[in-house]
Amino acid sequence: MTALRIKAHWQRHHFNLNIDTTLPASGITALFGRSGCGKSSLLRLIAGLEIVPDATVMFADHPWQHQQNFVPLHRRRIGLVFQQSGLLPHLSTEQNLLYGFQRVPPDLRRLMPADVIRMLELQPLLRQPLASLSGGQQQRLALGRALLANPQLLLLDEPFAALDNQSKTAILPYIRTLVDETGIPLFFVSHDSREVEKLADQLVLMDAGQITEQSSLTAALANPNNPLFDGSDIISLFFGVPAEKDSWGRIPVLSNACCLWLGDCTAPIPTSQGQIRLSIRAKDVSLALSPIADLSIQNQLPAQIINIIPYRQQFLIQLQLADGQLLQAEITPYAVAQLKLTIGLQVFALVKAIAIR
Ligand SMILES: Nc1ncnc2c1ncn2[C@@H]1O[C@H](COP(=O)(O)OP(=O)(O)OP(=O)(O)O)[C@@H](O)[C@H]1O
Repeated sequence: MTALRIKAHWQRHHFNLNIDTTLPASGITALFGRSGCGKSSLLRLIAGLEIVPDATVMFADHPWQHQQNFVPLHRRRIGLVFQQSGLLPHLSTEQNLLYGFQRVPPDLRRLMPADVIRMLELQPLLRQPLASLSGGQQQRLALGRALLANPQLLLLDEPFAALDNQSKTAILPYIRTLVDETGIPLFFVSHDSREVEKLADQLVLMDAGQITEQSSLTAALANPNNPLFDGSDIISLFFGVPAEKDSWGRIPVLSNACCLWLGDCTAPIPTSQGQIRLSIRAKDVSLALSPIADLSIQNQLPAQIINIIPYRQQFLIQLQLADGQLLQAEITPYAVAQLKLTIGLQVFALVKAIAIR
């Protein structure tokens, strides 16, 4: 697997960046942490926008920075999108989009302008002067420009911060598809845990200039104290392949022995192999000791309790579904005592179809 090796000890005024790590460069990796913890500095170091003395940055077997060797940004083949679009005001909208593409030798072009224009719905923008585009529209254009420059790595620094919810919802699935189809690894900085949950495969947590944790997103979500959950609900992700709607409009999402019924499936984020990821709040999962007839809740999934964690005033019950995936239920102490819940017990997890996002 391609890896990104980074070693840097850098003091800048009152800020210390201390990184010595190897990150898997595949799929989508989120850099997450408090404001000022160094996410952008790390991204800029990877890009070569910050010249940090004595740092090492290796992408696959390319030494981008090592000892006296320093490869400048334009030779690293990195697609960059920052909070500010960085578009060139003296060029037209279309010229901006094609800026990097025209410099890529034809045999190295992996994405064509028509693909990117369709993916990001840029066609209506191309007829407008650059100055008339909104901040969100400029970001979409900047993303298209980065993709067309044939990058081997995409680095996005809070790329969706300027987008309204509707535009964000429209773009996220395309980013997922694009990464899966092209295999270009993507790192993005985000403050938005929802965005991370929807998009990331791996999570890198930063605090005070250091990486405090790096793991798969699934592993990170199994820790209720993960900073991703600060101020928001505990969730689990369920990965499965959607099948045909039934005559009631319900959509089954299948994963080996498990089937989860959705009441609605408005904007699923596709993942590789036609999978979608579903988000289920722990608060929306109830437990029963046996299947219940005459119940409006349509999902009754057999599961085994693998962990019981005190969480705030409640308990977080971690369950293993028949296909091995983790599902979490937030339950009152009263219910835990009433049902005599213990690790190893077989239960049924009840999930309302309309509570699944
Ligand atoms: N040009 C600069 N000169 C001096 N210090 C800087 C400069 N840019 C950033 N810093 C400091 O470096 C630290 C890390 O900044 P950085 O932008 O990497 O954090 P961040 O986690 O990306 O923050 P945010 O989420 O708010 O964008 C901060 O304490 C910041 O004040």
